[in-house]
Amino acid sequence: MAEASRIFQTTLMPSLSQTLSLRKHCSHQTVSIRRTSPAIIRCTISTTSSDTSRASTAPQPIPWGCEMDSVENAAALQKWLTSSGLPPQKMDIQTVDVGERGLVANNNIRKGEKLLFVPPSLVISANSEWSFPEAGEVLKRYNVPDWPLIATYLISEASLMESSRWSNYISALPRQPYSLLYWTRAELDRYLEASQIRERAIERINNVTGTYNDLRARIFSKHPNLFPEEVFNMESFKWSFGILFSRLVRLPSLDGRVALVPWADMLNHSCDVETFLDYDKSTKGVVFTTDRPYQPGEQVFISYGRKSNGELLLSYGFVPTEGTNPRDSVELPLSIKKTDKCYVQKVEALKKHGLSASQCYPLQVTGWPLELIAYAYLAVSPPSMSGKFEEMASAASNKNRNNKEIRYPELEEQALQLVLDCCESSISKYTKFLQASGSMDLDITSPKQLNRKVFLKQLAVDLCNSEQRILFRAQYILRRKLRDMRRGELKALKLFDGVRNFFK
Ligand SMILES: C[S@@+](CC[C@H](N)C(=O)[O-])C[C@H]1O[C@@H](n2cnc3c(N)ncnc32)[C@H](O)[C@@H]1O
Repeated sequence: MAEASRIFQTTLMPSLSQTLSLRKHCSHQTVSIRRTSPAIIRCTISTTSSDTSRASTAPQPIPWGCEMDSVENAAALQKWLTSSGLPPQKMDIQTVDVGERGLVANNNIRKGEKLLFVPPSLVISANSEWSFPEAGEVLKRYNVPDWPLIATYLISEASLMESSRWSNYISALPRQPYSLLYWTRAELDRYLEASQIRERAIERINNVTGTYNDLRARIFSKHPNLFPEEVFNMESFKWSFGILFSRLVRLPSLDGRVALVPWADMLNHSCDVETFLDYDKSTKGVVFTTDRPYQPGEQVFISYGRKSNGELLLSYGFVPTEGTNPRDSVELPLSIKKTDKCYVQKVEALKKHGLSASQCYPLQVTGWPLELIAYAYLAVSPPSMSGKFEEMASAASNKNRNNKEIRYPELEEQALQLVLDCCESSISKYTKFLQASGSMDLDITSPKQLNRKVFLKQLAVDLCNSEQRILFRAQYILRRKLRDMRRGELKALKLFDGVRNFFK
């Protein structure tokens, strides 16, 4: 699935030719959409804006889509896709153990076999035709990038209910995608306090809010007939961005353009699998190639990318079972102390390379990046080494693709000790959360809320356990290295003393 941070211009080519006239305004809670024919479709839209600061506020549901586990809507989707040109499939949508709904083999599938073949006409991209062409034209005139363009497109089509060509697809989408976008600020603070993923979630929520506010100020408010606030509001944008974060696909063969690919987006992720969706120029469809055989009845998986557990929680709302994700990592924060005599010089050197006084680096069970140690060298280096600050800051930046390992034996011990201290400080935050989570008051006022809170807390506990496990591993390695280093120094010292005594 697509990296959220990238914004692509897409030229996939689905086309549809529905001629719907201007969207009409409607009463306070009801949106009326008038076509050229006299039929009027009404749908109730929540106008409640989200209040992320209130812990007990359950997010408002959207009036389209379905419950995450609805196989009825998914079966209707499969039927519609088949009648719309999806070739016969070796998989069916079913209720599954991993991911609630997923694609299950209905035939023997060989390793190395191409599957899916979703044609471009069944793909939603930035070039898809709008049921309200005027709305699409306005957004393109303003050069709205692909992500917000597709998000707006999805809301526009969803609000048309059965009149949209995509109605069967949208009805099978989750009404409330699982992702950290749906956690309130209080839930993030409470459950993810120890993890750096909390910052990423807040940043993402702010980006979505900022994008919506920008679209509203620059475009929607100037074209209220095309973009009525009853439909295009913060709540509907949270939904559409939640759908994009959890389902949008980046297609490397089409220069990394992004698209929603109905049917393909029913595939769940497995950390074991190394196969990705892409556009196949020879068959002119979205496919993936299996990296293992499947027997009838087995769930078929793809990879959503080489992501850590935190990143999977952030975009997709799940945490893989502990120890099963070889790409798992934890962000370790390092910083230059304000009391450092060379604070200003060090921060200036870092700024030159796009870094700041506080930086996070990913730790994996298999080790840590060279950049982290370079940052640690800079953080511990004394004023006498100011001539080396620039070199250290450059090596600490992962923007510098040709990074070579830099070594300062005289700083090695202090640098490793700093990394160890940071690990231990993080470990204690996780320990505090995990110990408290057992007795955490869930602040429940209804059974529905109980399910939600228990669910979120469990996700947070799973994430914290997996991140803490990596930190424990790093702690073990660092302690051993430091011990060996100090033993070596001691030996050298003893040897030196021995030689000195000999000459006495
Ligand atoms: C692209 S959709 C896959 C289809 C989805 N299961 C559905 O029914 O619509 C991505 C969503 O599926 C679920 N999912 C995918 N892989 C999963 C996994 N390994 N474990 C748990 N949930 C998973 C998550 O809810 C995620 O947000």
